[in-house]
Amino acid sequence: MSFRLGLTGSIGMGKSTTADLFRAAGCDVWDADAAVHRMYDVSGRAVAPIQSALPTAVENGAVSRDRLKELIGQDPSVLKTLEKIVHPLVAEDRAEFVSKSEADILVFDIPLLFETGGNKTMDAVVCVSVPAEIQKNRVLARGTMTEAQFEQIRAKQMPNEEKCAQSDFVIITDTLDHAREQVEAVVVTLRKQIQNA
Ligand SMILES: CC(C)(COP(=O)(O)OP(=O)(O)OC[C@H]1O[C@@H](n2cnc3c(N)ncnc32)[C@H](O)[C@@H]1O)[C@@H](O)C(=O)NCCC(=O)NCCS
Ligand SMILES: Nc1ncnc2c1ncn2[C@@H]1O[C@H](COP(=O)(O)OP(=O)(O)OP(=O)(O)O)[C@@H](O)[C@H]1O
Repeated sequence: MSFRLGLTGSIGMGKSTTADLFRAAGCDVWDADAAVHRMYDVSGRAVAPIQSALPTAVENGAVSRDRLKELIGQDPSVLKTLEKIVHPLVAEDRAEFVSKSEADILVFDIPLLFETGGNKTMDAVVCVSVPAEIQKNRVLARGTMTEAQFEQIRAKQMPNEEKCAQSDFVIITDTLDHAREQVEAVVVTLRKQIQNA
């Protein structure tokens, strides 16, 4: 059975970028946000249930993220409604990935790993981190969220320090080269552990 490595961190801390580095090191990667993108797209699994619960969120056969963000801004409980629909579908997608993967290390990029208790299903957890100011600047530089939307999401997440304290490894995502070095060191450590098991 493959080693299951959880990869988490708060919004904009560098999960996707770090996941690419694990991929380059020969790990298979599953990305929870990417799974959500697939299921919001035309013919995706979440379109029909979201259409029933939040009819105005579906436009041209796909779930509109802009519309969702507006609805969440007007009523924060909309995020709970969404999570009830989306999270079971995300779990199905993940099970399909596990059944098809063959690498020695499977990396699960999951923003809400600790918040949903998913850390208990992992053999080890990596948390990515940078100072809060850099995190905020990076997210706002993407131009996909207002500062208020960013703060609303961040407030819902477990604080960064707690996530890091509960993780087996912390990767500082200040530069790409530094992150790559840390990823390679984690992979070497895990491969030694796997061989000695
Ligand atoms: C709120 C939405 C519309 C924002 O879309 P947008 O394209 O702007 O951002 P994106 O999806 O890339 O998310 C950015 C980050 O926000 C954070 N985030 C997203 N959803 C949540 C949530 N329910 N609770 C806390 N943080 C969240 C994560 O850190 C994520 O990486 C979208 O994230 C969404 O539909 N969320 C509900 C589904 C969900 O819970 N996804 C989380 C992974 S399973
Ligand atoms: N090691 C790094 N060095 C420099 N910049 C980085 C590094 N890691 C990430 N970044 C930058 O930070 C921003 C956020 O990174 P990324 O999209 O990987 O974060 P994320 O945690 O997956 O975000 P989200 O939670 O919103 O999905 C991007 O602009 C990315 O280029």
